[in-house]
Amino acid sequence: MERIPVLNVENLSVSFSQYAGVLRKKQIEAIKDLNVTLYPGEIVAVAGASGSGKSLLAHAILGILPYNASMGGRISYCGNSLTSAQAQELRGKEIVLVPQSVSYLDPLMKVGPQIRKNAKDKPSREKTLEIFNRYGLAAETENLYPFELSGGMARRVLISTAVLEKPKLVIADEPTPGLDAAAAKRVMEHFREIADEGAAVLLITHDLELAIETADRIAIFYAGTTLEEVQASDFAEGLKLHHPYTRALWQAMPRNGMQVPKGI
Ligand SMILES: Nc1ncnc2c1ncn2[C@@H]1O[C@H](COP(=O)(O)OP(=O)(O)OP(=O)(O)O)[C@@H](O)[C@H]1O
Ligand code: NI
Repeated sequence: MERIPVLNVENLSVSFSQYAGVLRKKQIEAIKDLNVTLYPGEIVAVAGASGSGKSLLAHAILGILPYNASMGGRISYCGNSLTSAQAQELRGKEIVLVPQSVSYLDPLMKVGPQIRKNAKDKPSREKTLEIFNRYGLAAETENLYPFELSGGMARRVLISTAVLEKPKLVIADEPTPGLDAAAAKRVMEHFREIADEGAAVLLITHDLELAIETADRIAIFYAGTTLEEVQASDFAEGLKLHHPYTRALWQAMPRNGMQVPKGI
């Protein structure tokens, strides 16, 4: 039997029209010919420099690109093509986003109702407490407004919001800044559990160590496209890295002496 990917992104391109001068518009291609596939049970990390198009990929999948963006290529979800309307319909249910910025929390809504999407039933409340417990948040966090949270707490609330229900596809855009190593590890373990239950996780991160420890495969982004994709274990050992940029990333990791080659 052929395995059907949870997510298949083929030849994705995203470009922006911007004014160059007063009357002339020009197109800037932020993502071009990008491919990535996620099978059930897999965690795929996307690593790459700032501005390489990682968040745009997440937003393209979720159908929430900025108004001045146009998109080409194909995105399919569980074997069917995914339109932005469908993505928005599934968002928060089957497809969840852990956004990069904590500013995605609703500032006017207390944490508890926000996590439960206003559900008031007992099982939802119990689930909230369970997830708080898992992420080391006190039960009283329920009654706080986002402005009353520390950065690390807000980050944990964002993650809790995304994974409270059983999603099929988790897109986590830099989920760990502000978390200490133990908390980050707990989040990664949770992602692994979610994947073990059959979901797919797209983990966007700057942190290559974290990607190696957590992911099955690592896709390296550069200037809006995938330079190469390697098994996490091959990356850890510096094996099968073809592209000079990928090799440079590997060498720059603390475990490999942090040598940054000239010209990178
Ligand atoms: N609304 C927009 N209009 C024009 N260009 C944009 C817009 N949004 C993003 N871009 C450009 O697209 C490119 C990719 O941005 P993106 O946010 O995906 O990067 P990223 O890899 O997530 O970076 P970071 O690691 O800093 O989060 C950047 O060069 C950015 O300037
Ligand atoms: Ni980003």
